[in-house]
Amino acid sequence: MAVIEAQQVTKRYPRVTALDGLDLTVGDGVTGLVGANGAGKSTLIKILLGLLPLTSGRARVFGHDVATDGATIRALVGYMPEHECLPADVSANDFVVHMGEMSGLPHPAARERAADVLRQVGLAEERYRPMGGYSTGMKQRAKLAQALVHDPRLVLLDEPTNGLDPRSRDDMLALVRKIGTEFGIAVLVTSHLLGELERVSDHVVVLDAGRLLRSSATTDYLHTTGTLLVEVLGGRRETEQLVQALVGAGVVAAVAGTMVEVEAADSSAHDTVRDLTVELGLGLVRMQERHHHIEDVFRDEEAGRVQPV
Ligand SMILES: Nc1ncnc2c1ncn2[C@@H]1O[C@H](COP(=O)(O)OP(=O)(O)OP(=O)(O)O)[C@@H](O)[C@H]1O
Repeated sequence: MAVIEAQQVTKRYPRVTALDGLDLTVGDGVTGLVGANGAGKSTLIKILLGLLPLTSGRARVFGHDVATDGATIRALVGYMPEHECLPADVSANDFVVHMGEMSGLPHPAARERAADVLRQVGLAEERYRPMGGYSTGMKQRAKLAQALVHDPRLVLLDEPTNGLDPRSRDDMLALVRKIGTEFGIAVLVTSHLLGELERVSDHVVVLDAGRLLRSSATTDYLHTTGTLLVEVLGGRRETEQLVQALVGAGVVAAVAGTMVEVEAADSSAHDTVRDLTVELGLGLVRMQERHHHIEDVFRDEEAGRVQPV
């Protein structure tokens, strides 16, 4: 059974259509939901939690209909909201225990789970301090802990890296990955930064103005391009020398900055590059396949060069 299934989901606010006929299937593992500000990510999350009514269409989470089974869904799903929502004068411990009890755990079990999840997110030592004094990174961790306290099967994480410095961002992304792999909880994580989701997601969904632009395994975005990038010792003269020799051997090649870009339909291009660098007495520094990054795909699609799925 799919974790999330959405069919023709449309959500209209009085002035704007936030989601427009969205079809989507999300499975286990970590799924990244990417889109610019206003693309409809938070709206989709609130619909999936049964907190916001759909205008039309249908969505199910673990087979439960969001329109009628919101409470059942929320018992199975953890939610980390985007915006600051923590009471300043309450400790992370008291807050997470309270959230556990709100989800139906008896007090002793809620206390035990709170201690576990706060340790898992790296807030073991600071958990008795009021959250008003926390850094942004600590607040994000406290929000994450409350999403995990009731042992959900799926967590919806809305922009968990928002406002974090590079180091805290890396730590948060590592935690997100760990939740999806070691803890075995399905994760839907949003971001407007494509690069960071590429690092932690098994699958990436791209939303653009409420429409599905693309939904693919992360590895599909990172497919090789049939282009080799070659670097040789020296400078411009050596690079041009290699390009000339390659073109002379019938290979399509061009200078690209400090590298040589070589069209490589099959593995024979590798051999030609290797043989020619030896022949010319050039030092081969590296030869690698060029990969697409999600940014490239997104740019291509924006430019209309790739048809949206
Ligand atoms: N309660 C609301 N009433 C009216 N319009 C809304 C409401 N909530 C969101 N919108 C609008 O719907 C569109 C999608 O918003 P949404 O918050 O879902 O996008 P998002 O991708 O999560 O972006 P962000 O990262 O900025 O939150 C935006 O144009 C937004 O202004």
